[in-house]
Amino acid sequence: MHYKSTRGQVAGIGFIDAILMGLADDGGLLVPEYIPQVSAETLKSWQSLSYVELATEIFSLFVNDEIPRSDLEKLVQDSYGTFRHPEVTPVRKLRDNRYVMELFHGPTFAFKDVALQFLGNLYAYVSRKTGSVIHILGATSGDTGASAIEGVRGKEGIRICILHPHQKVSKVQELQMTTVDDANVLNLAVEGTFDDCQRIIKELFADVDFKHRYHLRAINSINIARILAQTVYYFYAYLQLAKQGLADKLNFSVPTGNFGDIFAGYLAQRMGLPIHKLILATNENNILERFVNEGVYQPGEFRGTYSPSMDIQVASNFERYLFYLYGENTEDAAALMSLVKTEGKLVIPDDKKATVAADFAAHAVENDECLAVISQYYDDYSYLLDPHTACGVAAADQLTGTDEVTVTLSTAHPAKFNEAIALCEIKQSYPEQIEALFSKPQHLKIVKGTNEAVQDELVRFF
Ligand SMILES: Cc1ncc(COP(=O)(O)O)c(C=O)c1O
Ligand SMILES: N[C@@H](CCOP(=O)(O)O)C(=O)O
Repeated sequence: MHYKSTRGQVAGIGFIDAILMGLADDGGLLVPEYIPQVSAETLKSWQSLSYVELATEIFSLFVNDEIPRSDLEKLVQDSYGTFRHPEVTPVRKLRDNRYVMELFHGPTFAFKDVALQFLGNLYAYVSRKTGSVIHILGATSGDTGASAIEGVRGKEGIRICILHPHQKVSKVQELQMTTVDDANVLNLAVEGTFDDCQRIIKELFADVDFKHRYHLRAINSINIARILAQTVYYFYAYLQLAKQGLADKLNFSVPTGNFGDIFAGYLAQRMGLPIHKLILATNENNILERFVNEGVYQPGEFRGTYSPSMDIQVASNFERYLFYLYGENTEDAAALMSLVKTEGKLVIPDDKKATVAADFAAHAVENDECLAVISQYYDDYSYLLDPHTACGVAAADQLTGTDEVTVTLSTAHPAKFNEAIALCEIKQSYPEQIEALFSKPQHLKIVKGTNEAVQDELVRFF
Protein backbone atom coordinates (compact mmCIF):
# COMPACT_ATOMS: atom_id res chain seq x y z
CA MET A 1 0.00 0.00 0.00
CA HIS A 2 1.23 3.46 -0.90
CA TYR A 3 -0.22 6.87 -0.21
CA LYS A 4 -0.96 9.84 -2.47
CA SER A 5 -2.08 13.41 -2.05
CA THR A 6 -5.54 14.77 -2.85
CA ARG A 7 -3.71 17.48 -4.84
CA GLY A 8 -1.73 15.12 -7.06
CA GLN A 9 1.84 16.31 -6.48
CA VAL A 10 2.80 13.63 -3.94
CA ALA A 11 2.37 9.91 -4.65
CA GLY A 12 3.92 6.50 -4.10
CA ILE A 13 4.95 7.00 -0.50
CA GLY A 14 4.97 4.21 2.06
CA PHE A 15 3.03 4.01 5.33
CA ILE A 16 5.78 5.26 7.65
CA ASP A 17 6.67 8.15 5.36
CA ALA A 18 2.98 9.04 5.11
CA ILE A 19 2.77 9.19 8.91
CA LEU A 20 5.90 11.31 9.14
CA MET A 21 4.73 13.64 6.35
CA GLY A 22 1.35 14.41 8.00
CA LEU A 23 0.05 17.15 5.72
CA ALA A 24 1.14 16.26 2.16
CA ASP A 25 4.05 18.38 0.98
CA ASP A 26 1.89 19.81 -1.81
CA GLY A 27 -0.58 21.18 0.77
CA GLY A 28 -3.15 18.39 0.17
CA LEU A 29 -4.12 15.46 2.37
CA LEU A 30 -2.80 11.93 2.05
CA VAL A 31 -5.15 9.09 1.15
CA PRO A 32 -4.46 5.42 0.40
CA GLU A 33 -3.53 4.71 -3.21
CA TYR A 34 -6.56 2.37 -3.36
CA ILE A 35 -9.26 1.46 -0.86
CA PRO A 36 -8.75 -2.13 0.34
CA GLN A 37 -11.89 -4.25 0.11
CA VAL A 38 -13.22 -6.38 2.95
CA SER A 39 -15.47 -9.14 1.62
CA ALA A 40 -18.61 -10.36 3.37
CA GLU A 41 -16.79 -13.65 4.17
CA THR A 42 -13.85 -11.82 5.74
CA LEU A 43 -16.22 -9.67 7.73
CA LYS A 44 -17.97 -12.77 9.02
CA SER A 45 -14.65 -14.35 9.96
CA TRP A 46 -13.85 -11.25 12.04
CA GLN A 47 -16.94 -11.66 14.25
CA SER A 48 -15.14 -13.44 17.06
CA LEU A 49 -12.10 -11.14 17.15
CA SER A 50 -11.30 -8.97 20.13
CA TYR A 51 -10.85 -5.23 19.52
CA VAL A 52 -7.06 -5.64 19.54
CA GLU A 53 -7.18 -8.51 17.05
CA LEU A 54 -9.58 -6.64 14.79
CA ALA A 55 -7.44 -3.49 14.88
CA THR A 56 -4.39 -5.55 13.93
CA GLU A 57 -6.24 -7.06 10.93
CA ILE A 58 -7.44 -3.68 9.71
CA PHE A 59 -4.11 -1.90 10.21
CA SER A 60 -2.30 -4.67 8.34
CA LEU A 61 -4.35 -3.78 5.22
CA PHE A 62 -2.73 -0.34 5.25
CA VAL A 63 0.75 -1.02 6.66
CA ASN A 64 1.79 -3.95 4.40
CA ASP A 65 5.15 -5.34 5.50
CA GLU A 66 6.64 -2.02 6.59
CA ILE A 67 5.99 -3.01 10.19
CA PRO A 68 6.47 -6.73 10.93
CA ARG A 69 3.28 -8.42 12.12
CA SER A 70 4.67 -9.15 15.62
CA ASP A 71 5.67 -5.48 16.06
CA LEU A 72 2.25 -4.34 14.86
CA GLU A 73 0.53 -6.68 17.32
CA LYS A 74 2.62 -5.29 20.16
CA LEU A 75 1.93 -1.69 19.13
CA VAL A 76 -1.80 -2.33 19.10
CA GLN A 77 -1.72 -4.26 22.38
CA ASP A 78 0.28 -1.50 24.11
CA SER A 79 -2.07 1.17 22.78
CA TYR A 80 -5.31 -0.42 23.93
CA GLY A 81 -3.96 -2.06 27.06
CA THR A 82 -4.30 1.32 28.79
CA PHE A 83 -8.07 1.47 28.22
CA ARG A 84 -10.33 1.05 31.25
CA HIS A 85 -12.84 -1.20 29.47
CA PRO A 86 -11.85 -4.71 28.28
CA GLU A 87 -13.82 -4.22 25.06
CA VAL A 88 -12.03 -0.89 24.40
CA THR A 89 -15.08 0.65 22.64
CA PRO A 90 -18.16 -1.08 24.10
CA VAL A 91 -21.57 -0.68 22.49
CA ARG A 92 -24.43 0.03 24.92
CA LYS A 93 -28.15 0.05 24.41
CA LEU A 94 -29.90 3.32 25.28
CA ARG A 95 -33.43 2.37 24.24
CA ASP A 96 -35.24 0.62 21.38
CA ASN A 97 -33.03 0.66 18.28
CA ARG A 98 -30.75 3.30 19.83
CA TYR A 99 -27.21 2.47 20.90
CA VAL A 100 -24.11 4.38 21.84
CA MET A 101 -20.59 3.23 21.21
CA GLU A 102 -18.57 4.52 24.17
CA LEU A 103 -15.29 5.75 22.78
CA PHE A 104 -14.18 7.41 26.01
CA HIS A 105 -12.57 4.63 28.00
CA GLY A 106 -9.02 5.71 27.16
CA PRO A 107 -6.68 7.72 29.41
CA THR A 108 -8.14 11.16 28.60
CA PHE A 109 -11.82 10.19 28.44
CA ALA A 110 -12.38 11.10 24.77
CA PHE A 111 -12.57 9.24 21.46
CA LYS A 112 -9.27 10.75 20.40
CA ASP A 113 -7.49 8.24 22.62
CA VAL A 114 -8.42 5.40 20.29
CA ALA A 115 -6.23 6.78 17.52
CA LEU A 116 -3.77 8.88 19.48
CA GLN A 117 -2.53 6.29 21.94
CA PHE A 118 -1.71 4.20 18.87
CA LEU A 119 -0.11 7.13 17.01
CA GLY A 120 1.98 8.06 20.07
CA ASN A 121 3.33 4.51 20.27
CA LEU A 122 3.83 4.44 16.50
CA TYR A 123 5.90 7.64 16.62
CA ALA A 124 8.04 6.18 19.43
CA TYR A 125 8.49 3.00 17.37
CA VAL A 126 9.45 4.90 14.20
CA SER A 127 11.83 7.10 16.17
CA ARG A 128 13.58 4.01 17.60
CA LYS A 129 13.69 2.11 14.30
CA THR A 130 14.60 4.90 11.89
CA GLY A 131 16.18 7.54 14.12
CA SER A 132 13.68 10.11 12.77
CA VAL A 133 13.33 13.22 14.91
CA ILE A 134 9.73 13.59 16.10
CA HIS A 135 8.65 17.15 16.85
CA ILE A 136 4.88 17.12 17.08
CA LEU A 137 2.86 20.23 16.33
CA GLY A 138 -0.90 20.07 16.86
CA ALA A 139 -4.01 22.21 17.23
CA THR A 140 -6.87 21.34 19.52
CA SER A 141 -10.31 22.46 20.53
CA GLY A 142 -9.64 20.46 23.68
CA ASP A 143 -9.60 16.71 23.21
CA THR A 144 -6.92 15.99 20.61
CA GLY A 145 -4.37 18.01 22.61
CA ALA A 146 -4.89 16.19 25.89
CA SER A 147 -4.85 12.81 24.22
CA ALA A 148 -1.78 13.49 22.06
CA ILE A 149 0.12 14.83 25.07
CA GLU A 150 -0.82 11.76 27.09
CA GLY A 151 0.31 9.54 24.22
CA VAL A 152 3.87 10.93 24.10
CA ARG A 153 4.60 12.65 27.44
CA GLY A 154 8.03 11.73 28.74
CA LYS A 155 8.82 9.62 25.64
CA GLU A 156 12.44 9.79 24.58
CA GLY A 157 13.17 11.44 21.24
CA ILE A 158 9.76 13.12 21.05
CA ARG A 159 8.68 16.71 21.73
CA ILE A 160 5.16 18.03 21.46
CA CYS A 161 3.69 21.51 21.15
CA ILE A 162 -0.09 21.93 21.26
CA LEU A 163 -2.03 25.09 20.41
CA HIS A 164 -5.43 25.54 22.01
CA PRO A 165 -7.78 28.53 21.87
CA HIS A 166 -7.28 30.45 25.13
CA GLN A 167 -10.31 30.11 27.42
CA LYS A 168 -12.40 28.39 24.73
CA VAL A 169 -11.89 24.82 25.94
CA SER A 170 -13.62 23.29 28.95
CA LYS A 171 -11.93 23.57 32.37
CA VAL A 172 -11.21 19.84 32.50
CA GLN A 173 -9.77 19.85 28.98
CA GLU A 174 -7.50 22.77 29.90
CA LEU A 175 -6.34 21.03 33.06
CA GLN A 176 -5.70 17.74 31.27
CA MET A 177 -3.28 19.50 28.92
CA THR A 178 -1.68 22.07 31.15
CA THR A 179 -1.07 20.10 34.34
CA VAL A 180 1.37 17.84 32.52
CA ASP A 181 4.84 18.80 33.70
CA ASP A 182 7.05 16.68 31.43
CA ALA A 183 9.81 18.71 29.79
CA ASN A 184 8.91 17.46 26.30
CA VAL A 185 5.49 19.18 26.40
CA LEU A 186 4.68 22.81 25.48
CA ASN A 187 1.13 24.20 25.70
CA LEU A 188 0.42 27.42 23.82
CA ALA A 189 -2.88 29.13 24.63
CA VAL A 190 -3.64 31.12 21.50
CA GLU A 191 -5.66 34.34 21.59
CA GLY A 192 -8.30 33.34 19.04
CA THR A 193 -10.48 30.41 18.04
CA PHE A 194 -9.68 26.79 17.21
CA ASP A 195 -9.85 27.75 13.52
CA ASP A 196 -7.00 30.22 14.14
CA CYS A 197 -4.94 27.47 15.80
CA GLN A 198 -5.62 25.05 12.95
CA ARG A 199 -4.89 27.68 10.27
CA ILE A 200 -1.56 28.54 11.91
CA ILE A 201 -0.34 24.95 12.12
CA LYS A 202 -1.51 24.15 8.59
CA GLU A 203 0.36 27.17 7.23
CA LEU A 204 3.48 26.18 9.16
CA PHE A 205 3.23 22.62 7.80
CA ALA A 206 2.72 24.01 4.30
CA ASP A 207 6.02 25.92 4.62
CA VAL A 208 7.97 22.82 3.61
CA ASP A 209 11.41 24.33 4.44
CA PHE A 210 10.31 25.19 7.97
CA LYS A 211 8.54 21.85 8.37
CA HIS A 212 11.65 19.90 7.35
CA ARG A 213 14.12 22.08 9.25
CA TYR A 214 12.24 21.55 12.52
CA HIS A 215 11.04 17.97 11.76
CA LEU A 216 7.41 18.88 12.32
CA ARG A 217 5.00 15.94 12.62
CA ALA A 218 1.19 16.00 12.80
CA ILE A 219 -1.14 14.35 15.28
CA ASN A 220 -4.36 15.94 14.05
CA SER A 221 -6.65 14.08 11.71
CA ILE A 222 -4.78 15.52 8.73
CA ASN A 223 -2.47 12.58 9.58
CA ILE A 224 -3.84 9.55 7.76
CA ALA A 225 -2.96 7.26 10.70
CA ARG A 226 -5.70 8.98 12.71
CA ILE A 227 -8.34 8.15 10.11
CA LEU A 228 -7.22 4.56 9.70
CA ALA A 229 -7.29 3.92 13.45
CA GLN A 230 -10.77 5.44 13.68
CA THR A 231 -12.20 3.10 11.00
CA VAL A 232 -11.66 0.15 13.35
CA TYR A 233 -14.47 0.97 15.77
CA TYR A 234 -17.07 1.20 13.01
CA PHE A 235 -16.20 -2.39 12.11
CA TYR A 236 -16.20 -3.36 15.78
CA ALA A 237 -19.68 -1.94 16.45
CA TYR A 238 -21.06 -3.51 13.29
CA LEU A 239 -19.68 -6.93 14.27
CA GLN A 240 -21.06 -6.72 17.82
CA LEU A 241 -24.55 -5.89 16.52
CA ALA A 242 -24.38 -8.35 13.60
CA LYS A 243 -23.85 -11.14 16.14
CA GLN A 244 -27.24 -10.20 17.63
CA GLY A 245 -28.92 -9.96 14.22
CA LEU A 246 -29.21 -6.18 14.54
CA ALA A 247 -27.06 -4.99 11.65
CA ASP A 248 -29.37 -5.26 8.63
CA LYS A 249 -30.06 -1.53 8.54
CA LEU A 250 -27.35 -0.11 10.73
CA ASN A 251 -26.79 3.64 10.94
CA PHE A 252 -24.00 5.55 12.62
CA SER A 253 -24.62 9.03 13.97
CA VAL A 254 -21.41 11.00 14.30
CA PRO A 255 -20.92 14.26 16.23
CA THR A 256 -18.86 16.20 13.72
CA GLY A 257 -16.44 19.13 13.66
CA ASN A 258 -13.27 18.53 11.66
CA PHE A 259 -14.92 15.75 9.57
CA GLY A 260 -12.28 13.22 10.67
CA ASP A 261 -14.47 10.77 12.54
CA ILE A 262 -17.23 10.67 9.97
CA PHE A 263 -14.68 10.42 7.18
CA ALA A 264 -13.34 7.30 8.91
CA GLY A 265 -16.91 5.92 8.75
CA TYR A 266 -17.13 6.83 5.07
CA LEU A 267 -13.86 5.01 4.44
CA ALA A 268 -15.09 1.95 6.38
CA GLN A 269 -18.20 1.96 4.20
CA ARG A 270 -16.10 2.22 1.04
CA MET A 271 -14.07 -0.75 2.31
CA GLY A 272 -17.24 -2.81 2.29
CA LEU A 273 -18.79 -2.29 5.73
CA PRO A 274 -22.58 -2.37 5.22
CA ILE A 275 -23.56 0.97 6.77
CA HIS A 276 -27.14 2.00 6.03
CA LYS A 277 -26.90 5.75 6.85
CA LEU A 278 -24.02 7.89 7.99
CA ILE A 279 -25.54 10.72 9.98
CA LEU A 280 -23.54 13.89 10.31
CA ALA A 281 -24.47 15.81 13.47
CA THR A 282 -23.17 19.32 14.03
CA ASN A 283 -23.78 21.93 16.69
CA GLU A 284 -24.59 25.54 15.74
CA ASN A 285 -21.34 25.66 13.76
CA ASN A 286 -23.30 23.97 10.99
CA ILE A 287 -21.18 24.42 7.86
CA LEU A 288 -21.10 20.70 7.16
CA GLU A 289 -24.81 20.22 7.78
CA ARG A 290 -25.49 22.99 5.24
CA PHE A 291 -23.12 21.35 2.81
CA VAL A 292 -25.04 18.06 3.00
CA ASN A 293 -28.49 19.62 2.94
CA GLU A 294 -27.89 22.57 0.58
CA GLY A 295 -24.73 21.77 -1.38
CA VAL A 296 -22.90 24.90 -0.22
CA TYR A 297 -19.68 24.78 1.80
CA GLN A 298 -19.14 28.21 3.33
CA PRO A 299 -17.28 28.71 6.59
CA GLY A 300 -18.81 31.61 8.51
CA GLU A 301 -18.96 33.18 11.97
CA PHE A 302 -17.61 31.19 14.92
CA ARG A 303 -20.34 30.27 17.44
CA GLY A 304 -19.45 29.34 21.03
CA THR A 305 -21.64 26.36 22.03
CA TYR A 306 -22.10 23.78 24.81
CA SER A 307 -20.10 21.31 22.71
CA PRO A 308 -16.90 23.38 22.39
CA SER A 309 -14.81 20.64 20.80
CA MET A 310 -17.05 20.90 17.74
CA ASP A 311 -16.82 24.70 17.55
CA ILE A 312 -15.10 24.47 14.19
CA GLN A 313 -15.77 26.39 11.00
CA VAL A 314 -13.10 25.01 8.67
CA ALA A 315 -13.23 21.20 8.61
CA SER A 316 -9.75 19.95 7.95
CA ASN A 317 -10.73 16.59 6.40
CA PHE A 318 -13.33 17.96 4.05
CA GLU A 319 -10.84 17.92 1.18
CA ARG A 320 -10.51 14.14 1.51
CA TYR A 321 -14.24 13.72 0.92
CA LEU A 322 -14.26 16.19 -1.99
CA PHE A 323 -11.48 14.15 -3.57
CA TYR A 324 -13.66 11.02 -3.55
CA LEU A 325 -16.82 12.95 -4.45
CA TYR A 326 -15.07 14.07 -7.61
CA GLY A 327 -13.91 10.55 -8.53
CA GLU A 328 -10.37 10.93 -7.11
CA ASN A 329 -9.72 13.83 -9.45
CA THR A 330 -6.83 15.78 -7.92
CA GLU A 331 -7.37 18.85 -10.10
CA ASP A 332 -10.99 19.19 -9.03
CA ALA A 333 -10.15 18.75 -5.33
CA ALA A 334 -7.36 21.35 -5.50
CA ALA A 335 -9.47 23.82 -7.54
CA LEU A 336 -12.46 23.50 -5.20
CA MET A 337 -10.31 24.05 -2.10
CA SER A 338 -8.75 27.10 -3.66
CA LEU A 339 -12.27 28.43 -4.40
CA VAL A 340 -13.00 28.25 -0.67
CA LYS A 341 -9.88 30.36 -0.10
CA THR A 342 -10.53 32.94 -2.80
CA GLU A 343 -14.35 33.14 -2.86
CA GLY A 344 -15.06 32.06 0.71
CA LYS A 345 -17.34 29.23 -0.45
CA LEU A 346 -17.94 26.43 -2.89
CA VAL A 347 -21.22 25.32 -4.41
CA ILE A 348 -21.63 21.84 -5.89
CA PRO A 349 -23.89 21.00 -8.86
CA ASP A 350 -27.11 18.96 -8.52
CA ASP A 351 -25.61 15.61 -9.55
CA LYS A 352 -22.98 15.93 -6.81
CA LYS A 353 -25.64 17.05 -4.35
CA ALA A 354 -27.46 13.79 -5.04
CA THR A 355 -24.27 11.81 -4.35
CA VAL A 356 -23.70 13.68 -1.10
CA ALA A 357 -27.31 13.01 -0.07
CA ALA A 358 -26.76 9.31 -0.74
CA ASP A 359 -23.56 9.35 1.34
CA PHE A 360 -24.83 11.30 4.38
CA ALA A 361 -27.87 12.56 6.24
CA ALA A 362 -27.31 15.65 8.39
CA HIS A 363 -28.83 17.60 11.25
CA ALA A 364 -27.58 20.70 13.10
CA VAL A 365 -28.35 20.84 16.82
CA GLU A 366 -29.09 24.15 18.52
CA ASN A 367 -27.78 24.82 22.03
CA ASP A 368 -31.21 24.42 23.67
CA GLU A 369 -31.87 21.15 21.87
CA CYS A 370 -28.52 19.83 23.06
CA LEU A 371 -29.37 20.51 26.72
CA ALA A 372 -32.91 19.17 26.29
CA VAL A 373 -31.57 15.87 24.93
CA ILE A 374 -29.08 15.52 27.81
CA SER A 375 -31.92 16.04 30.31
CA GLN A 376 -34.31 13.73 28.44
CA TYR A 377 -31.90 10.78 28.25
CA TYR A 378 -30.84 11.30 31.87
CA ASP A 379 -34.42 11.42 33.14
CA ASP A 380 -35.98 8.78 30.89
CA TYR A 381 -33.12 6.33 30.31
CA SER A 382 -30.73 7.04 33.24
CA TYR A 383 -27.85 7.70 30.86
CA LEU A 384 -25.72 10.83 31.04
CA LEU A 385 -24.67 12.02 27.58
CA ASP A 386 -21.86 14.49 27.08
CA PRO A 387 -22.95 17.50 24.97
CA HIS A 388 -21.16 16.29 21.80
CA THR A 389 -22.73 12.85 22.02
CA ALA A 390 -26.06 14.57 22.71
CA CYS A 391 -25.79 16.27 19.30
CA GLY A 392 -25.33 12.83 17.73
CA VAL A 393 -28.28 11.36 19.61
CA ALA A 394 -30.48 14.35 18.71
CA ALA A 395 -29.63 13.89 15.03
CA ALA A 396 -30.37 10.16 15.25
CA ASP A 397 -33.74 10.93 16.83
CA GLN A 398 -34.56 13.34 13.98
CA LEU A 399 -33.37 11.29 11.04
CA THR A 400 -33.99 7.60 11.62
CA GLY A 401 -36.97 5.29 11.24
CA THR A 402 -38.21 2.58 13.58
CA ASP A 403 -36.96 -0.25 11.36
CA GLU A 404 -33.37 1.01 11.61
CA VAL A 405 -30.77 0.50 14.32
CA THR A 406 -28.60 3.51 15.08
CA VAL A 407 -25.31 3.68 16.93
CA THR A 408 -24.28 7.16 18.04
CA LEU A 409 -20.57 7.59 18.53
CA SER A 410 -20.16 8.70 22.12
CA THR A 411 -17.12 10.86 21.70
CA ALA A 412 -16.45 12.04 25.25
CA HIS A 413 -17.18 11.34 28.91
CA PRO A 414 -19.61 13.90 30.40
CA ALA A 415 -17.12 14.75 33.16
CA LYS A 416 -15.09 16.67 30.59
CA PHE A 417 -17.97 19.06 29.99
CA ASN A 418 -19.56 19.80 33.32
CA GLU A 419 -20.29 23.38 32.16
CA ALA A 420 -23.15 21.97 30.02
CA ILE A 421 -24.17 19.22 32.44
CA ALA A 422 -24.56 21.74 35.29
CA LEU A 423 -26.89 23.83 33.11
CA CYS A 424 -29.16 20.76 32.96
CA GLU A 425 -29.14 20.83 36.77
CA ILE A 426 -27.54 17.41 36.87
CA LYS A 427 -24.91 16.78 39.49
CA GLN A 428 -22.27 14.33 38.34
CA SER A 429 -19.27 12.99 40.21
CA TYR A 430 -15.90 13.03 38.51
CA PRO A 431 -13.76 9.97 37.90
CA GLU A 432 -10.77 10.13 40.27
CA GLN A 433 -8.28 10.84 37.44
CA ILE A 434 -10.23 14.00 36.59
CA GLU A 435 -10.85 15.04 40.20
CA ALA A 436 -7.08 14.89 40.82
CA LEU A 437 -6.38 17.49 38.12
CA PHE A 438 -7.92 20.36 40.08
CA SER A 439 -5.11 20.51 42.64
CA LYS A 440 -2.20 20.47 40.18
CA PRO A 441 -0.22 23.50 38.93
CA GLN A 442 -0.70 24.51 35.27
CA HIS A 443 1.97 25.09 32.63
CA LEU A 444 1.01 27.14 29.60
CA LYS A 445 2.04 30.21 27.67
CA ILE A 446 -0.48 32.67 26.22
CA VAL A 447 0.47 33.80 22.70
CA LYS A 448 -1.02 35.96 19.96
CA GLY A 449 -2.84 34.17 17.14
CA THR A 450 -0.21 34.84 14.50
CA ASN A 451 2.16 32.52 12.64
CA GLU A 452 5.12 34.61 13.79
CA ALA A 453 4.24 34.40 17.50
CA VAL A 454 3.88 30.63 17.30
CA GLN A 455 6.95 30.21 15.11
CA ASP A 456 9.07 32.09 17.69
CA GLU A 457 7.96 29.66 20.39
CA LEU A 458 8.61 26.63 18.20
CA VAL A 459 12.10 27.72 17.27
CA ARG A 460 12.92 28.04 20.98
CA PHE A 461 11.28 24.73 21.93
CA PHE A 462 12.32 22.38 19.10
C1 LIG B 1 -15.82 15.26 21.96
C2 LIG B 1 -15.75 15.47 20.47
N1 LIG B 1 -16.78 15.08 19.73
C3 LIG B 1 -16.78 15.24 18.39
C4 LIG B 1 -15.71 15.83 17.74
C5 LIG B 1 -15.77 15.96 16.26
O1 LIG B 1 -14.94 15.03 15.60
P1 LIG B 1 -14.33 15.35 14.20
O2 LIG B 1 -13.47 16.55 14.36
O3 LIG B 1 -13.51 14.15 13.86
O4 LIG B 1 -15.44 15.61 13.27
C6 LIG B 1 -14.60 16.26 18.49
C7 LIG B 1 -13.43 16.90 17.90
O5 LIG B 1 -13.34 17.27 16.79
C8 LIG B 1 -14.63 16.05 19.88
O6 LIG B 1 -13.57 16.38 20.63
N1 LIG C 1 -12.18 18.42 18.31
C1 LIG C 1 -10.79 18.32 18.03
C2 LIG C 1 -10.32 19.26 16.97
C3 LIG C 1 -9.12 18.72 16.26
O1 LIG C 1 -9.55 17.63 15.49
P1 LIG C 1 -8.62 16.53 14.89
O2 LIG C 1 -9.50 15.33 14.86
O3 LIG C 1 -8.24 17.01 13.53
O4 LIG C 1 -7.42 16.33 15.75
C4 LIG C 1 -10.06 18.49 19.35
O5 LIG C 1 -10.60 18.11 20.36
O6 LIG C 1 -8.97 18.99 19.39
